[in-house]
Amino acid sequence: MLPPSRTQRWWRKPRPRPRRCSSRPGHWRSWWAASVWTPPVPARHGPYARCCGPPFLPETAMTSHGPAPAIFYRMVDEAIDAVVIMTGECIIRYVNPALERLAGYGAGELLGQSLNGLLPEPVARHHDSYLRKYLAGLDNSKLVGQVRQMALRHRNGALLPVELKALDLGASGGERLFGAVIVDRSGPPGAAPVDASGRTELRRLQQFRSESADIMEQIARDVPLERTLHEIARVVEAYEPQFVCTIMLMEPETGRLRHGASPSLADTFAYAAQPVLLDGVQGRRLSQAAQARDIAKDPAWAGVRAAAQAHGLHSWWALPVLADDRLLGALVLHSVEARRPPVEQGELHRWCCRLASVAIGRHNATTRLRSSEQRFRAQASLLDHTQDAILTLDAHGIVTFWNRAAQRLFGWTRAEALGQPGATLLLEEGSHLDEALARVRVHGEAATECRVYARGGHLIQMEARLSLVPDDGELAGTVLAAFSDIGARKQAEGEIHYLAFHDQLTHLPNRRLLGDRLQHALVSSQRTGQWGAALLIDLDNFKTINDTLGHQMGDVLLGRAAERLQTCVRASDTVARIGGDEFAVLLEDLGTDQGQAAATARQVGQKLVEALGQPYEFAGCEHVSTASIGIALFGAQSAGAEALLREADLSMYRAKGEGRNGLRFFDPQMQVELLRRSELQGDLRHALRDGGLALHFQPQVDAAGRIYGAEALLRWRHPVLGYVPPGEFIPLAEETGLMNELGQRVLEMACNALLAWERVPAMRHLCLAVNVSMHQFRRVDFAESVLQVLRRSGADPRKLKLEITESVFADDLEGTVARMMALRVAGISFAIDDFGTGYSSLSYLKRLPLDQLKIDQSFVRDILSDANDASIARTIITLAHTLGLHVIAEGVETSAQRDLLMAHGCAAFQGYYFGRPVPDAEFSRMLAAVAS
Ligand SMILES: Nc1nc2c(ncn2[C@@H]2O[C@H](COP(=O)(O)O[C@H]3[C@@H](O)[C@H](n4cnc5c(=O)[nH]c(N)nc54)O[C@@H]3COP(=O)(O)O)[C@@H](O)[C@H]2O)c(=O)[nH]1
Repeated sequence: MLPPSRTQRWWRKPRPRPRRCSSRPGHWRSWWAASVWTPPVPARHGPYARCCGPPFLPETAMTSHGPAPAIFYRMVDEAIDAVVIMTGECIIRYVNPALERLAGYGAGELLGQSLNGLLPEPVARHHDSYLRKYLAGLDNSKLVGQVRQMALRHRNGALLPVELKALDLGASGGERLFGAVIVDRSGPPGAAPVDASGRTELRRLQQFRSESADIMEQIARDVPLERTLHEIARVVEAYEPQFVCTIMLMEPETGRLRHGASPSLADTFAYAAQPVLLDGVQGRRLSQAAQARDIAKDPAWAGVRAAAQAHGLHSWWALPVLADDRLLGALVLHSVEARRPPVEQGELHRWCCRLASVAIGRHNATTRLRSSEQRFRAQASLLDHTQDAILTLDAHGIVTFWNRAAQRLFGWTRAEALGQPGATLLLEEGSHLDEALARVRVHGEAATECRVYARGGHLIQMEARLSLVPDDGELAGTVLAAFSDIGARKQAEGEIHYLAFHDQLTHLPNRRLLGDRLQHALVSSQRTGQWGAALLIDLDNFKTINDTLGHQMGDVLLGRAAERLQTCVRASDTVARIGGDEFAVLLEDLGTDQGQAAATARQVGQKLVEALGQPYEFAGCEHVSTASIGIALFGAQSAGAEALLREADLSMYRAKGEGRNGLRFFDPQMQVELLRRSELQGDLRHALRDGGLALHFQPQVDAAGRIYGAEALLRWRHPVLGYVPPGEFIPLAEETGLMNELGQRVLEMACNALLAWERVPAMRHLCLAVNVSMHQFRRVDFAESVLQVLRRSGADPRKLKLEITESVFADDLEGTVARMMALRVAGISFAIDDFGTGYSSLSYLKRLPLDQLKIDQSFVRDILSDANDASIARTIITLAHTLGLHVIAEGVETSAQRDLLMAHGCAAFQGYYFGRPVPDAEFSRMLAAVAS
């Protein structure tokens, strides 16, 4: 700055008179010339370069307002606070005497100079850029109309805390002008920056207290942390104008300091300097300031020295902001000069550190609270999406959380549930949940299945999983409970259990459940000495009803039989369906006396026989189906459940063998029989393997008595027992799954016989009928297996006739037709065996590729004496003719039978009258004899 000249000094005296000044030659403007001298400035400063005095009061204003300009002029000149007017480029156009006093410069030294010369470097730079932005219309928040706390550089280098309010004075004389009123905040108006007098100190103290109180209020109001820190830094700067204050914040996640606030310093510097500052304050106490007197020389600052110097900083001094020895941040003072730390203000700095600590601490706590609230809300919203009802109960059992699923399942809304005792809301049947709640408080976890009453009063089947929240301050004693609605699962489990243990048709317990109950009954009997009984019931002629009327009607009969059985026993007794037409009844607690128990069992058995023997009425007719019952008693010494059922089974077969429609108790002799059957099964296997089976051939003759064919009948000569009738071993083979193998063996032997007969002239015309059991025929590979046997043997398929019974197509007509067609195409013919005893439906017969009906021998036996049988035989013969089928009568034992059948139109016969079944050699001799 230039030293004031004499003229300048003149101008510095207040002379409130208007002067005419020329802004440029030839152009006059009227100005109120102020007592301010404007030194010559370069032409770039425009038309006001030589202008003097306050330009804000034009001449016209004086005309319209009379003496006002002079008053204002005087007021400004006499004002306590400093006033400066400058251009948009910060060039000072006017300063009042107060500003001269404040800055320590004369007006002459200031006019035409940049105001920035009076500001600390970083502030000056920002001030410049704010002004530029403002002029460009980009920003008006930081400059104009705001009271700003800042520092003013005194001539002696000291930075004085001031308050500055800038005003946009608008355009005047073609130039945009700004004014600023600057209030000295360093002490009493006009006082020196540092005044050691008690009064000044008192005033500063009062001022500081008031500002601290304001800051505390800000903290309490949760004003954003940055604003509070800014305010603290501003206060520090106000009291330490020679320093620029920065407050740094500790980032717990990264362990780094970040910029918090710096009213007079760009935040970029704080970022650059953070490692050095952190090194400085880390591990220090509040009473231990870190410092660098001269950044230029301090090696620690080597990395950021350039940045510090660019910001005009030469020394720094920092205090840690602590909370319980935890570093929350740092309060840093930078000086534009290399200087000693500001020891005089130690108490103020520490106080500001404490304020910062409170502000940061509160902010952190609030942030933590918010984020935990957010987390809780997020978790709660997640929990709202679960299907499980989730709730928490505090240490007193009061509901403190209740998710949406709880609302849905239990029916109580969240608002209704919260604050209520959980036990009141979750009223349960039984005390499982109560017990689980007691357990969880001891063991930390518990789970139970329980039935809880929902709001509507209905019970919900729940699985509850409880866990005690780990001791976590507020949540100590809280129980987290998750309830899953297991009603559907329980129902499914129940259904599966029901299906597994019950018969679908009659809904009675099945064989598995009967086994279970029998097992329990045996154990209980051992314990109590009470006798019990197992009754096995088989419906005698059910198969006939089933075959005749079809399965649907068969099912109806089974259902009715089941109902009748249940009405005959106590509710505590078990009635089970254990097979097609087999039922069982388990009687328990029949007393400790065996004789008495047997009498009761017989009584019940008799009742069952009578009940089941009553006619059934359905499908518009009466049907009779008697029952055979086997009874096995059990007591403390009895064998296991399986053995007991075998005994009852055996007795039942004995009852059947004894004429059916009755009951039979098990006796040990039956056991011998059982053993025999089991041994026989094993022997049959051996016979099949070792070639112990042979075919016998029974002739089939035409009306003229000529043998045109034969039926192959299987024979088994047991090495010990001798001849075993097929009526005994064939059912045995069916029971043990041997029938298919047996049937294949018969087919092989039959084809071999046919092939052998081919070579004998008297026999080559013969066809051979082979019996096929239902089990054998129903196999999917049956047709292929027959064709294979034929191919292997080389026999003529046209000579082979398969005899099937009506039962094979009762179940699966389509499959039967397909199988028969496949074989028919190969030349094989079919006869229906035992015709008239099964399910004879005309519509079925029409669809089957049949050749022959075989009248069952039961109709032939009494054909001469029983008009009914004669009529049936006649009808079958007529039916065969109608359908274009051959017909053969079996069991013909007399010529009279033959004659009558022949009279009705039957032209083929089989029976003892023509010849018994004989071995192959004998059959050949028979043929040779007839031929000769
Ligand atoms: N699946 C197979 N079943 C077979 C086979 N071999 C026989 N059987 C079936 O066993 C049942 C009993 O047969 P069987 O004891 O051989 O009795 C047959 C004849 O001996 C007997 N018959 C023949 N004529 C008369 C007679 O005039 N009077 C009289 N009381 N009985 C006579 O009839 C049986 C033939 O019956 P069918 O087969 O219905 O023509 C029997 O059901 C056989 O089918 C076999 O290899 N496979």
